[in-house]
Amino acid sequence: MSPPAAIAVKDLVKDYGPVRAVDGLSFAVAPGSTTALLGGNGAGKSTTIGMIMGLVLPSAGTVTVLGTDMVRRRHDVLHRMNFESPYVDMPHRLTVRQNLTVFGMLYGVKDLAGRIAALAADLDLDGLLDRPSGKLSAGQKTRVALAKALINEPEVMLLDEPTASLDPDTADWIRGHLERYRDRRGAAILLASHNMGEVERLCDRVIMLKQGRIEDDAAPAELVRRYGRSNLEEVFLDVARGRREAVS
Ligand SMILES: Nc1ncnc2c1ncn2[C@@H]1O[C@H](COP(=O)(O)OP(=O)(O)OP(=O)(O)O)[C@@H](O)[C@H]1O
Repeated sequence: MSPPAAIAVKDLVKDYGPVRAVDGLSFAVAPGSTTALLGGNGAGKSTTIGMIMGLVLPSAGTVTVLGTDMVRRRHDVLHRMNFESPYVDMPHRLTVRQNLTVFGMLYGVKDLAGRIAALAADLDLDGLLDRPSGKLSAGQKTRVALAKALINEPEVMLLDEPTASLDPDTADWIRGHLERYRDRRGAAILLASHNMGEVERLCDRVIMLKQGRIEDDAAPAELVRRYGRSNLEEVFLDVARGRREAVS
């Protein structure tokens, strides 16, 4: 029997009053794969990720993570997941080490000091561990946020713009790190991004969202071929502007 999908979303709908933010989404993400949710502002990416994390209640449809229903039984599986978003800040006065310790304790991480030391070595945080989290540069904060997202060695990672605010060299290094982590752990990664380079490099599949619906769903190279374009950015513009005359 094949293992259950890491993430499975079926007929998912979210209404905010009269606004239908997510309109009947169905997709599954396999363990060991990286999928991008791509779409313009307001396409429904954050709402979808919120429902997958069990933070936003669906109006209809189902979400399961590692075989567990996220509406009814999310506490059974939250410790096997994690997320990163540049929009979620850590307490500023706590040092990086203190923040990572708090999150590690929340997740019940064993040998937490050893885990923080390993992450610091991997993500080049040694010089930052005893500095207040609020005093870091945007790029340093992104690296710390990634350490937080990896603290419990999650099997499912939800990432919002994982390389936002990073210079190209550091962004490339973080992408490599995420790829190695995914392959070693067999983790499933779902990311929302506006950075097409990031998506092309990191993702084996792209789900293009528009007004809460799936416009297209394929590997980055396949989408580029399908739309007769030279890169994903041009495909994105085609989808956002409603040009759908795909090549085949
Ligand atoms: N809490 C809320 N209350 C009311 N409407 C909301 C709420 N959250 C999102 N929306 C609406 O739902 C739609 C989808 O928003 P969502 O934030 O999911 O899109 P997004 O693709 O993540 O956009 P962005 O790229 O701008 O972050 C938008 O029309 C938005 O205004």
